Amino acid sequence: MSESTATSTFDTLDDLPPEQRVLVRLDLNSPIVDGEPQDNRRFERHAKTVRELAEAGHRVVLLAHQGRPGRDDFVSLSGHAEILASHLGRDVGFVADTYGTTAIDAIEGLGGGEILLLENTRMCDDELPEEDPETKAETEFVRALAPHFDAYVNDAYSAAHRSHASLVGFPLVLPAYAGRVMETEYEANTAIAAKEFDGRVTMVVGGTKATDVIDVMNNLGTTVDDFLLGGIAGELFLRAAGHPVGFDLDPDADLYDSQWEANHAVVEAMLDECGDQITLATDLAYEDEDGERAEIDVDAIEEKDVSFLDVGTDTAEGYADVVRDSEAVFVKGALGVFEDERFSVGTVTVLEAIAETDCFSVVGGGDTSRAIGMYGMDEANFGHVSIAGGAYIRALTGQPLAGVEALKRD
Ligand SMILES: Nc1ncnc2c1ncn2[C@@H]1O[C@H](COP(=O)(O)OP(=O)(O)O)[C@@H](O)[C@H]1O
Ligand SMILES: O=C(OP(=O)(O)O)[C@H](O)COP(=O)(O)O
Repeated sequence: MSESTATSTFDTLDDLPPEQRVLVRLDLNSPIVDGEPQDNRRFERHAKTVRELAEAGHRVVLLAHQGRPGRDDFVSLSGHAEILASHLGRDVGFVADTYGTTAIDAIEGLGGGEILLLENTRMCDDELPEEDPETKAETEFVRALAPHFDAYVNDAYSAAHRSHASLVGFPLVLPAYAGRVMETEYEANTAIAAKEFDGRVTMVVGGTKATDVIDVMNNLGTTVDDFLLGGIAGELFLRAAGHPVGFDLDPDADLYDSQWEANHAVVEAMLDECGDQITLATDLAYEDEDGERAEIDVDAIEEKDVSFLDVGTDTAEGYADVVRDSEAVFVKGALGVFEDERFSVGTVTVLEAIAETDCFSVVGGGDTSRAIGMYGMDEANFGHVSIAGGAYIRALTGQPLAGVEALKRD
C-alpha cells in the first residue's frame, strides 16, 4: 500500500518553533440565516488547531472568508468570532479590518496565547481573482500583512481548491505549516487517489449535484469496484438505462432536466463501458396520497407521476450488504431526502452499515455528513467525516488543490 502522508508532504504544527506570531487561514464559511452564521462542524474542527496554537503561547491571528460578494451570505465575520470563542472556551478578538491600520494595530497589540480574527478576506479586492501564487504573493494584502508574522498556517483544506491570496500568497513569503484540519483532511481525502486497497472499494453516490458526481465517477472507474447510485444521479442513470424517470415533474424545478442534458452522453457511455461496476436502485420511495412513504419496484414504473425521494428498502439493504463486504467506502451525496425522516432509509441504512464495519471510510459533502448527527450515529465510527465539498470532490479524482500545492514542502 503506497501512501502520501501529511507529515511527509508538509511541515506541520509539530515543526513550528516556539513563541511565533502566527497567521492562520481557517475555513469558517457557513450557512447564513437572517444574516447570522450558523454553527457547524467547521468551527469545532478548526478550534482544535487554534486551541493548540494558543495553548502553546503563540500569538494567533486568524484569516477566513464568508460567502461571495453580491450574495446574501457575504457578511462580516464578527458572528464567527463569537461561535469560535464558544468552541474554544477562550476569547477571540475581532477587528472589522483585514490589513489596514486597525488590523495592524490589533495584531501588534496581541500577547502570547491571545487570538484575533480579522475581517472576511473576500472584502479585500486582492483576495478573489483566481491567479497564480506568485501574483497573489505580490498583492498589497499579502505584502502588508506578512511582515507582522513569523509563520503562516493553512488549516483551510475545504477552501484549498481556490487560488486566492490568503491561501496561496502567504506560503510563498512566510514559513508555511499545515494545521491539524489540513493534515487530517489531506490524508483522508487523498487516500482514494494515493492508496491501493486489496479488497473491494465502493463509492456511494447520490445528492443533488449530479454533474459533480458523474464527473467523479467518470474519473474513478479504475479505482472503484462498485458505484452504488441514488439521489438525482441515480435517477439519471435509471433514465439512461431505459426507465421512464429522471426528469423534472415541475417545469420550474431544475434538478433533473439540465443535468440530463449536460451528462446523458457520459452516463450512457458509462453504462455501456462499465455497467457492471454501477448498481442502480431496484426500488424507489415516494410520498403517497396519505403523506406516507410508499415504495415501487423500478421495473413496475410505467410513467413518472410522483417525485422519488429515496431509494427503496430492498435497494438500501442490498447496498448495505455491498458496504459490509468492502475494504473501503467513500460517500458523496445522500441517497434520499434524509432531512425528512420518511425518506432517510437509504442514507441511514448505508451509513449505519459503514459505521458497523471496520472498513476505511470517508463521508464527504457538507449536507450529507449532517445525516450522521441527525440520526444518532457516532462520528467516531467513520474513518473520516470531511468538512469539505468541492475540495473533497477534486481530491477524489486526484486533481491538485492550489492551496495544498502552495503549502507543500519544497
Ligand atoms: N431524490 C432526491 N430528490 C431531492 N433531493 C435529494 C434526493 N436525494 C438526495 N437529495 C438531497 O441531496 C442533498 C445532499 O446532496 P448534495 O447537496 O449534492 O451533497 P453535499 O453533501 O456534497 O452537500 C441532501 O440534502 C438531500 O436532501
Ligand atoms: O464552503 C466551501 O466550499 P464547499 O461548499 O464546496 O465545501 C469553501 O469555503 C469554498 O467556498 P467557495 O465555494 O465560495 O469558494
